[in-house]
Amino acid sequence: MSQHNSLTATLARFKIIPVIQINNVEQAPALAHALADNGLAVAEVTFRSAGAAEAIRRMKQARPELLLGAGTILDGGQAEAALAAGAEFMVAPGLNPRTVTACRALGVPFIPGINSPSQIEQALELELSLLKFFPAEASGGVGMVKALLAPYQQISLMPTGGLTPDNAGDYLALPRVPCCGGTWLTPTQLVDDGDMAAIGLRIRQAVEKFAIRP
Ligand SMILES: O=C(O)C(=O)C[C@H](O)[C@H](O)COP(=O)(O)O
Repeated sequence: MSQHNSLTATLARFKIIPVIQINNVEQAPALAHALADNGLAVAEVTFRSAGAAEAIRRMKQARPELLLGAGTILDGGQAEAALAAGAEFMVAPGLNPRTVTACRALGVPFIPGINSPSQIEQALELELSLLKFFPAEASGGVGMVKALLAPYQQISLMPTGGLTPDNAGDYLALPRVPCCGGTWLTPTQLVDDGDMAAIGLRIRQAVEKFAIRP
């Protein structure tokens, strides 16, 4: 689990992982600058859009210091494309053992989504220790995270889904919640509009509120 341990420590420094859907790859460099210039040099770029791999490539080219993950990774082919583009970790909404195997073969850390004790035990069986708790708010929120962490001392959870500036702090206050994810810093509409001023403001507010000093 050592690959997971070092990724967990790295993500813990950022606390908030912006989840971004990039529909127009032309926006990618400006988005990279908005993240890095405003103090949050990390993102999960979701494979919900066709240009996701190209967007990762362009973001990394614009700001090599960015730590980029790829989200909504549903199979090994997507993981391979994301890795080739420069993604350093993979995230999925659920736990697909075939994707776990594919990512392991590629040597890239994978954070699968879970929202139940049985899924956590499947993840433990596959020697995964950093898991995405998704969809966080709809699955029971902070109370559910506490309940799930209690019997499973080996795991850390990254809550994602329904998080806001108002509830993210409640999750981050829990032990073994190194970070959380969400689209609120980079909503798709603002990304599509290329409104980097609004995105930059949201990022600065989060950096300030959650005292992010990576
Ligand atoms: O695409 C994936 O891999 C996902 O698992 C879904 C996203 O992480 C959530 O859709 C973010 O949720 P919101 O912050 O509530 O918008």
